[in-house]
Parts: sequence; C-alpha cells; structure tokens
Amino acid sequence: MYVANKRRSVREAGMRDVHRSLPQGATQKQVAACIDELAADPHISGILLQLPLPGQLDAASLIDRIPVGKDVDGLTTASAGLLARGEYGLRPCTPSGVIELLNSAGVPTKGAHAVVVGRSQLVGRPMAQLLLLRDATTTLAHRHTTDLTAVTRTADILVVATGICGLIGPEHVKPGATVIDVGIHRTPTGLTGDVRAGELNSIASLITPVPGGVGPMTIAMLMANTLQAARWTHHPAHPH
Ligand SMILES: Nc1nc2c(c(=O)[nH]1)N[C@@H](CN(C=O)c1ccc(C(=O)N[C@@H](CCC(=O)O)C(=O)O)cc1)CN2
Repeated sequence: MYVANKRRSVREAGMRDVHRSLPQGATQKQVAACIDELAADPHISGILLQLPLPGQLDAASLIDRIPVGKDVDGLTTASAGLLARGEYGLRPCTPSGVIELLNSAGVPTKGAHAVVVGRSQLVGRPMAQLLLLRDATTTLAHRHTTDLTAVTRTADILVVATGICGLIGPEHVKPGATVIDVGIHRTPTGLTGDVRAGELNSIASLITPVPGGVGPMTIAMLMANTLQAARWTHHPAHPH
C-alpha cells in the first residue's frame, strides 16, 4: 500500500515512476542486479528500496548499491555520513518531514530539549542528527534507557518512533511539550500510533495525528528528495 501511495504521488507530481516487484523468495543477487540496472540508467534520477525486506535479504548492503546522488531515501552509508557531518546531501524522508512539521508549526528547536525515542536507522538516528543540526539539545532514548519516563518528561519536543503501540501516555509528557508520533499500527478500532494521543489533549501543546501526520509528510519529502536528485542528474556540476 505504501508503494502504491508513493507511485501515485510520483505521477501526480509529474514524474515518471518505474516499479520493480520481485518475488518474496528473491535472492540477494537478484535484488542487487535490479538495483544495479536502475543505478546505471541515466534516465533514472532516484531509487528507493521499500522496507522491510524478507529475512533472507541483507538490507544494508543492498541499499549501499544505490549511488549517493540517486539515494532519495537518504539511507545509504554515504548519505548517513554526510548527515552525521552536517554536510549537504539527501536526508531520510520521515525525519525531514518531522523537521518540516516543526518549522511550519513555528516550534523553536534552538536550545530546546528534544528527546527521540527509538534508534532505528530509518527514523531515530537520523532524527537525532537533524535535531542536533537545528541546535536542539538532543537525547536519543531506546529500549535500554533506564527510567524512560524521567527522560521523556524533560522533553520540550518528544519524537516517538518505537513501533510499540500506545507506549507513550500522559505520564511521559511535560506540560506544554510538542509530541511527534511516528508510529502507525492497524488495530481492530482503526489506525493508531505509539502515543496515546487522546490522553494528552490537556498536557501537550501540539501533537501530530495518526493517521494524517508524519506518514503523508514522509511521502512529501520523498518527492522533494526526488526533485533534488533529478536536478543533480541534469546538472553535471552537482556535488555527487
Ligand atoms: N524504503 C523505505 N521503507 C520504509 C519507509 C521509508 O521511508 N523508506 N517508511 C515506512 C513506510 N512508509 C514509507 O515507505 C510510509 C508509512 C506510512 C505512510 C502514510 O502515509 N501513512 C498514512 C496512513 C496510511 C494507512 O496506513 O492508511 C498516515 O500516517 O496518515 C507513508 C509512508 C517503512 N518502510
């Protein structure tokens, strides 16, 4: 469904979309060959490998076959390195979308205490790096954090990306905080996040909804990255 949504957005933005669907049992070699073909094609500006992959595949080494200039998900080692050094490059879509949400809502990051819960390569780690670049005092919490509640309660900006449905409740949130819920879970009563948003109305000053919050921003940032990558493709002086 996410792939279908991305393909639709690509077409709506006036770009051409090329979709390669491999069988569930595809080998590392088959997926690598598919990426290599797209990487070598001068008519392709951006490539993404939809995650998660089936267990027989090693995602990290496959992602690293994507040339850095076409890495519209910002997940290659090269893109992660540029981000870690605060240098110009394509950045992961979900964390970039969160920064856009904070900007558009006028939430100041400079000097704020931002706590990110979850340390995935896809969201948590790059999120912490981006907040640091925005001059937030940043804490990255995870499953081994001692007394998570005490840590999250000091956050002016709380970003939750744990994959645990309803983990965060009122006891975790400082009054007036901005809460960003990256989680998405399908339950018998509908879609819900990592945050029990309904219990936070009188505590948080701002909170992103699920659905309709971070998810659509992820796709919007993918479009922005793809446009940037296309500009580089057509202007040979680009940095990659
Ligand atoms: N290669 C990647 N794989 C994955 C990424 C990614 O950024 N790159 N992120 C997630 C899934 N994802 C995009 O791929 C994604 C998740 C959710 C949404 C979204 O719009 N959600 C809607 C609800 C849609 C629904 O379920 O009905 C919302 O939150 O309102 C977009 C993209 C893992 N894999």
